Amino acid sequence: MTRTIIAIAGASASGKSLFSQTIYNELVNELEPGAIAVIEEDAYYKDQSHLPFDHRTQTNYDHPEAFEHELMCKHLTQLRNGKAVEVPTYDYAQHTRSDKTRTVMPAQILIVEGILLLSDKALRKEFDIKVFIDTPLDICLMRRMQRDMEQRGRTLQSVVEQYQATVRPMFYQFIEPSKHKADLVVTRGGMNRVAIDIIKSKIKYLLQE
Ligand SMILES: Nc1ncnc2c1ncn2[C@@H]1O[C@H](COP(=O)(O)OP(=O)(O)O)[C@@H](O)[C@H]1O
Ligand SMILES: O=c1ccn([C@@H]2O[C@H](COP(=O)(O)O)[C@@H](O)[C@H]2O)c(=O)[nH]1
Repeated sequence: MTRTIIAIAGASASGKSLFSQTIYNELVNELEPGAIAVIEEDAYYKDQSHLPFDHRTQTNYDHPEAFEHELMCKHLTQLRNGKAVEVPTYDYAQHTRSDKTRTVMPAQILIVEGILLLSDKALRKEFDIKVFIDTPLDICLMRRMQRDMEQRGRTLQSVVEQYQATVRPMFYQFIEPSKHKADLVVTRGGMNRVAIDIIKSKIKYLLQE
């Protein structure tokens, strides 16, 4: 059986999750059970439970070193080879992994979304289709402020300080240059109906092959 792994990369709050989830939600009931699955790169942030909370707030979460990409690569290889994996789960409010894992079965179509997927050479090799969500950074910042305060237990001050210290500089160092590794660059992210339909059509075509 041929399996296809699709990477959806882009800045934080660019719309990667919305784009991925829209494709997943619109296809999941049309396809055979278990044909499609989604994995988030954020699940592979390193475990920091050994560090005091104050230290965890100082981590640069936008640098490749913050992730356990080796484990992610290993899981993607296992899924491609038809094996189920236990994906970690991440608690943004506590800045560390939670105790639980999530079992992901080897789907024929696997969508992977995250900020640094295309900047890592080893990870890039795992992807058959590479998409970059290209949203202006000021729009990402506005969305991130709202989302992080509502859903990730953050204050306005902490979002702004982190944005200046790491999020913005790491975007220009790692994420923006990785755009050129993409097969498709998508504007308007999760609201780009044409781009969503193109990926959906490609998925349906691959499943018919
Ligand atoms: N095109 C869009 N227009 C308006 N809001 C959007 C759009 N794309 C995403 N959002 C909203 O912005 C926030 C961040 O989007 P999300 O998909 O979680 O970003 P990412 O996964 O890239 O961090 C969410 O609240 C989401 O609903
Ligand atoms: O403990 C953490 C872990 C991550 N972050 C921030 O999350 C984004 C990546 O997630 P998106 O869903 O793509 O926005 C990254 O920019 C990190 O800065 C965090 O703040 N705290």
